[in-house]
Amino acid sequence: MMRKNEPIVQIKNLSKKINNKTIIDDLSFELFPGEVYGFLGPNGAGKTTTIRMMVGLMEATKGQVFIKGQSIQKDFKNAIAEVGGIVENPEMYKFLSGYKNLVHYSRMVKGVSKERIDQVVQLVGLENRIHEKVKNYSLGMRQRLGLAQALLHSPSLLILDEPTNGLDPSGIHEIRNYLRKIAHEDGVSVLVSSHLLSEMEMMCDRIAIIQNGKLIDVQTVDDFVGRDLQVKGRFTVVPVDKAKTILETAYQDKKIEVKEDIIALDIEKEDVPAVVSLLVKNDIRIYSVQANAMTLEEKFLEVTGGNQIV
Ligand SMILES: Nc1ncnc2c1ncn2[C@@H]1O[C@H](COP(=O)(O)OP(=O)(O)OP(=O)(O)O)[C@@H](O)[C@H]1O
Repeated sequence: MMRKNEPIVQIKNLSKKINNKTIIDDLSFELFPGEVYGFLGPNGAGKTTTIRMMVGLMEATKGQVFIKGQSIQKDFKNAIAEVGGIVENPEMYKFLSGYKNLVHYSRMVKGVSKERIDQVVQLVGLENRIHEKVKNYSLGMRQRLGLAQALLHSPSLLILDEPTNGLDPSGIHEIRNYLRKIAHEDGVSVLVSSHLLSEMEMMCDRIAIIQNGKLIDVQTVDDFVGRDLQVKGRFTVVPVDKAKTILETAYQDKKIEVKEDIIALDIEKEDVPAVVSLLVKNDIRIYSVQANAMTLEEKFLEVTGGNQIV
């Protein structure tokens, strides 16, 4: 049995140079069983390149990738046996049913039973449609079939590059739920890449931010957002100029923004009542108060210096 705190994936000082240009710069990170790990970064940051090196589709210039302790470079066969992935679009036979596609694929993989096929079909919620031809599937259903295929050999690690690309909101919602279920109930580690912040926030347990080939931050989503602590306080006030002066004096280290009659500042949630009473004491009329947790997007902009978000 694998101990809970033993990593499934260990990336050690991974680098990639192409034509003397450093594309991936000394990346190190770990993935643990049962977590959904998000690889977040703007277009061109190096997410796909890293994933391609992780699954042996591209050679690393330096560094190592271990899957369950086995090196992708030195012990490829054993290491890759632990990986399921949809890195490039999965090949499906459109004129066969979803089920026949899985049966066909299972013949190429060692030790996949009929029961396992039924199990993965159920896991991705395709049991009612699995005997229909793939050509009649929606994009979301095809994605789920791809997921079923990737899960057939019971991998310890599932890698999905931009898994929700092209899906509508309900498709995104479904995939997100399946991935969380696979990770949290079956203990699979899931690595997903995306440039969509809001999506990562809902899907992942931990997020690594990559920019220009470098890992600039890794945090749990809760810590990242500081869900319970940091809020964006928005106060609709009259007169707004006077309120601004008062708050600027009281909160000199905070960024204070004004838009029409709304004044906004990033503060601790616990400070909101103090701001309200300070304004009231100074005869400022307050028409509304909002204190929303900072979104990952706001946080991400803060961390990356606010550029290059798609
Ligand atoms: N074979 C290659 N030759 C030269 N440059 C490459 C090659 N592959 C990738 N790059 C460059 O490496 C950088 C990282 O690309 P990569 O596709 O890994 O980024 P990404 O984070 O996956 O972006 P996206 O969200 O657009 O998929 C880019 O600047 C890209 O142009």
